Amino acid sequence: MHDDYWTAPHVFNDMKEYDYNMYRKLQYASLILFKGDLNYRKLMGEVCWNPLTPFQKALQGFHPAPIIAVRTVKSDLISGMPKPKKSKKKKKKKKGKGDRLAEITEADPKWMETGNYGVIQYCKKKEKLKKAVKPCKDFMDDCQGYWCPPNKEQYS
Ligand SMILES: O=P(O)(O)OC[C@@]1(O)O[C@H](CO)[C@@H](O)[C@@H]1O
Repeated sequence: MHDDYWTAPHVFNDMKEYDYNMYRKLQYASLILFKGDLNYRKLMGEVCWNPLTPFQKALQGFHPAPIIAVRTVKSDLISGMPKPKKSKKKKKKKKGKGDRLAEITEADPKWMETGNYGVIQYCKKKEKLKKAVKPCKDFMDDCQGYWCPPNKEQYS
């Protein structure tokens, strides 16, 4: 979807405030696929989260539609990382994803900057489309139902 917002200096959880109509248009999507490190940083609000913070929480209310983020990790900011398994019997414990992450971090402390690793993350949360509080400034009466399905509530 073409829009100036993608290249504006705003993180995505600010979209409702700076471009209400853009957020609303995205709410008609079944799924939004974000690609790349820069978009991932904007999804995270450029916040250096504890990496164990759930991906959904790090989106800080940006839920126009379910989201998939596909990202080559190139900057020191991430969320949704798995915890290592806790077990007193270290030798017997089965390794989980969190243990693999701990191994990677130990072997390559700069793993988040090399671009050698990637993540694909999913958040199913979707904010319910509310009755419009402002008219659609992009289409108004000329709406052809191309971007937005013909929808009376847009003009109420
Ligand atoms: O993964 P890719 O497609 O090579 O790069 C994705 C990207 O977001 O990462 C850089 C920021 O780290 C940007 O310059 C670039 O657009």
